[in-house]
Amino acid sequence: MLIVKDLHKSFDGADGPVAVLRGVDLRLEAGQTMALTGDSGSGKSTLLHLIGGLDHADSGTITLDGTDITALDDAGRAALRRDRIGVVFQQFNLIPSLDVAANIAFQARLAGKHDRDWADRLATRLGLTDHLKKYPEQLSGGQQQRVAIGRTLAAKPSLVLADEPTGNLDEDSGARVLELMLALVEETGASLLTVTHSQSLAGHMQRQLHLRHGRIDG
Ligand SMILES: Nc1ncnc2c1ncn2[C@@H]1O[C@H](COP(=O)(O)OP(=O)(O)OP(=O)(O)O)[C@@H](O)[C@H]1O
Repeated sequence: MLIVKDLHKSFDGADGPVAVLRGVDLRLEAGQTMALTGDSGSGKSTLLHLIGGLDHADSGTITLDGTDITALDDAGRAALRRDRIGVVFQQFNLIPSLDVAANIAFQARLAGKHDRDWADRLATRLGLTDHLKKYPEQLSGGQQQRVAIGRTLAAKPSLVLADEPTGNLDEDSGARVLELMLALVEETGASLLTVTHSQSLAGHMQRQLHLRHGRIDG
């Protein structure tokens, strides 16, 4: 379970600090899916980065399955990202020098959790079995994002964070990627928090939260 309490984050602006998050509270149960929407610049990606341990909060707490992420040092946050959190970005962020099979196995290998059967099953479910020896540049955008989802889920994270996961894809391809991601997240029992501008994507999540003026607004 993910619990965020009274989270604050400011950035230095030209005229002094700019408060982006001003007391964010949220709770995501194990296995739940949630969309985070909000205007451009409202702080959605900032919140996702803090939850993913990619940046420090100014104050407040973020607890994932009992571990307070805000209390961890850099090494602790890196270990948490490796072992328990999976991130899917808009730009698929695959490793260009590795083929599809190695990209899928990458994070699981780092986490010491590589499971050949699970990786094979994921590749089948994601329609990638004919592409395992290809390199990212030889794939379409939708295929690349399916590899990125495979890489994330191969490591069996308890929390998947997605930042506009279908933002670079056309409607059909985006819908297929979303459907597969939701099915596989459900199968693994992970929680999913997705940042999106798309109402249609948000509508597929069990819960929807809106970020406004630095706080959660419904
Ligand atoms: N590293 C940084 N340094 C300074 N300001 C930052 C930094 N990261 C984000 N900001 C500022 O914080 C605010 C929120 O940015 P963020 O990217 O979280 O918004 P967002 O809701 O994800 O926007 P979008 O929907 O356009 O992606 C913006 O005003 C942005 O300029």
